[in-house]
Amino acid sequence: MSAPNSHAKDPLRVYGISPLVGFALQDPEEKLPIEFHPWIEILHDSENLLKSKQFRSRVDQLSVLDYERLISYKHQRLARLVLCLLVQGYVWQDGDAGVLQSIPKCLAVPFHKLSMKLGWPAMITHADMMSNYKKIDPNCPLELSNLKLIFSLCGGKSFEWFFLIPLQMEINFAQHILPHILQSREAIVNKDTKTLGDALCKYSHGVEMMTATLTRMHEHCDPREFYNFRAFLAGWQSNVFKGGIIYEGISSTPVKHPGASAAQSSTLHCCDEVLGVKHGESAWTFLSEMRQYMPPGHREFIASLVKGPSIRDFVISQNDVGLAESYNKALLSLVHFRDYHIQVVVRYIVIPSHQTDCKKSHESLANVGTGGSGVLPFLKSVRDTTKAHLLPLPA
Ligand code: HEM
Repeated sequence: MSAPNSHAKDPLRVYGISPLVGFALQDPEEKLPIEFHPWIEILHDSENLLKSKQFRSRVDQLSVLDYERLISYKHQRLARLVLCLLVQGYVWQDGDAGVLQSIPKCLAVPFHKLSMKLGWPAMITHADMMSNYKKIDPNCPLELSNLKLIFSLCGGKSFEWFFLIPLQMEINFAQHILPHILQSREAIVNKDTKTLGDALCKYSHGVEMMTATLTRMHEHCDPREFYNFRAFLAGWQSNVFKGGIIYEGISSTPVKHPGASAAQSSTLHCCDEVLGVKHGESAWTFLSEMRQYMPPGHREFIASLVKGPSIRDFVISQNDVGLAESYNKALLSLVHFRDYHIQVVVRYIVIPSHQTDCKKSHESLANVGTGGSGVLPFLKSVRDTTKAHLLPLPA
């Protein structure tokens, strides 16, 4: 299914992108019709149910609910979010040792069928987590201090903050990068180097804002707590699964999916494509797989950037020092983001993985990201390839 509410005159709406929150879902629905309350009741008590190891038994009491009654796009998105969280809690309740090889019919059938309608796999993804928010005060602005999660699978401030920071970064992208991406493409068509140079400088400012938001992760997300709850975001690719997981009632063949990762955020994919950054083969294999876990409209928008006029080629063709400097500034803002992001990964994954008091019940995740990548070599290669795109300044 393509993005909802297509409108040919609005270049963003066609792709299901919001000028306010970008690739996050604008004004997500918070409530499902009453017949879906058995799902919601489990999520409202999820923190206790996981601690007491009763999450699974509660899910096992569910029947297959009539997902076809969910007609509106936002209800379907909310149901997808609810099902993602129920599935993650169900599969990972007992860590690696107690992992299950199949998802029960009561979750698998509605999850799979709704995902088919919406157009991306029945698996928890970054986009789902970007539909899990509401304003604390509806009359106050949409900003970090006024946001909270609709559902918190594991409970606690760290879990909430871990998802609110990327949400604020989506907002930064929508308001401070996206308009300049659109403007820069138009500038190329008009061969307007002045506007392009300005747009590239504003783009770099926007990326710096995203990085500044990322530096706030440590304010309320504790690395040890993160290390313990990240297992609930994992997928079905590690060797604790016998070739993947079975979606009961859909197929008896196991399916493999990566877990939720911000590598699935369309923001950085756009930032790369706009500057013509091409990653090495192995990084690209991973990143292109991550695109399969984005809503279809977002994937299409990224593809439109690839097909559109190349900023990099245009800048090279102009032989203009000022323009090349603006391009390099934009590129360096991405390198800076990736440098800082590596520090975050060291702090939140590498160091806790060596601490004895961090949970050892999810060893399958010890050296990999939730998206399944081999963490540091991958992230360094992506950063270094970005840097390698710096242009020599014309004489
Ligand atoms: C505690 C916070 C974070 C941790 C521990 C973390 C960890 C990781 C890891 C392990 C990867 C490798 C891919 C995988 O297997 O999942 C990754 C990739 C990535 N992450 Fe994060 N991440 C964090 C926050 C964020 C945030 C808030 C963003 C914002 C969009 C982000 C953006 C990315 C991107 C774009 C990639 C793909 C590599 C790239 O393009 O540079 N991460 N992250």
